[in-house]
Amino acid sequence: MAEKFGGYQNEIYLQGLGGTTPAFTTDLTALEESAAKLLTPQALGYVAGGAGSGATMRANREAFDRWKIVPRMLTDATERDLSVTLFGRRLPAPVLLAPVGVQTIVHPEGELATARAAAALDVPMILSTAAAHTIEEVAQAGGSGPRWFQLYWPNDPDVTASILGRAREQGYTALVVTLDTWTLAWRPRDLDQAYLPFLKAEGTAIAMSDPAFRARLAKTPEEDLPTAILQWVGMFTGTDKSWDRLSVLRELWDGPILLKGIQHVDDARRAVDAGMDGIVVSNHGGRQVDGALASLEALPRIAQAVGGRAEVLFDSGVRTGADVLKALALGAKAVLLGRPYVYGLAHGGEDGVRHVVRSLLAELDLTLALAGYRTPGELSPSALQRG
Ligand SMILES: Cc1cc2nc3c(=O)[nH]c(=O)nc-3n(C[C@H](O)[C@H](O)[C@H](O)COP(=O)(O)O)c2cc1C
Ligand SMILES: CCCCC(=O)C(=O)O
Repeated sequence: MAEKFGGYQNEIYLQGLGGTTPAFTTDLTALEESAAKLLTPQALGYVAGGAGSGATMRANREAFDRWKIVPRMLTDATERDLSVTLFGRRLPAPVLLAPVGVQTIVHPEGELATARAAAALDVPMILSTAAAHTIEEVAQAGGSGPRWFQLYWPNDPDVTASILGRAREQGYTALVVTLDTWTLAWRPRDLDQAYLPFLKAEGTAIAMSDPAFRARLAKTPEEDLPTAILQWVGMFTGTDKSWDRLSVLRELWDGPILLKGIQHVDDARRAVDAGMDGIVVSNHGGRQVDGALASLEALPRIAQAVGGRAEVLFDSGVRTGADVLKALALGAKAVLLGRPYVYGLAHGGEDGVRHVVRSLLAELDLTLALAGYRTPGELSPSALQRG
């Protein structure tokens, strides 16, 4: 049965926002501003910041503003069904939670709260390799909810095999391999505060709990954490990876594999040629290449080039239901929500994440209806106009 996401609107009008959800805004574009009052300057700078001048981060939003929805009338969109099927599993809506590392910097329960919120809504959470909780802890918190795993690809095959084995064992179904962060960009907000959460224990929980990684250390993390952290960072940064080596991942992972960080149409084609099951069109929320193309501008060509041969997912700049509609119309099968749910987590832990995701899905549902569509599958570029 199709979930009635728009019902959250009535719930709020009848019960107010103070009921089961923490009382904060339903305007997801205003979340950063209110989260700024809750977070430490370091955590805020890390989450909200981008690479260099912030040009790509701004471009991501400007691109959404350039595309306009052209609503259709009298189409009978009273009954909507937002569900999509990805890799054989029906999702209630075309939205997943993007991999975001070190979530304990915004809320003590971090990824555990996010996992519970995601599971309650049946929305897949993509767990980051740089999480503050282990693969096993997050799986337990998420119960039977859908979960995917994001890999920062270690250059040690045994460690890679061990981490992926743990993820499979714990019921993570799809693997998202992030390619755009093999070294960290110049990030002035973090540099100015000399703050990088990965250089502390937070953000290395998965590595430090990994037997194959621990076997590589001269001293255990309990004896010498700083050295262990540096060894881990050195393991997943660097360029010994190549298109050819994707076959190694294929051998280690028997489920779907998606490459995240694809922006060039030729790379999208290469991903398909390499036998990948999907791609995430993403510029990492403008956190890596300053001056890069808006992710939304990369989407239509890529969707056209690979559509049908691999699943095309999208992220970077999604803030509203209308944004989701636009990305779907331009060829994405589903989108990843990033910073907004992290701000939800900051506001109210599990309830905060739930409120943000429910708000997004309600807004998507109502916007889809008012634009004249019943399902994501009915959308095409003709739903939009540039203006
Ligand atoms: C604080 C923060 C941490 C992130 N950590 C990861 C990560 O560990 N792995 C990853 O693939 N992407 C990571 N990302 C990128 C997101 O998955 C996603 O691509 C990005 O947030 C999309 O941009 P948006 O949040 O502006 O919509 C991170 C993003 C933020 C904001
Ligand atoms: C090595 C960086 C991991 C976290 C991340 O992806 C980000 O801060 O954007």
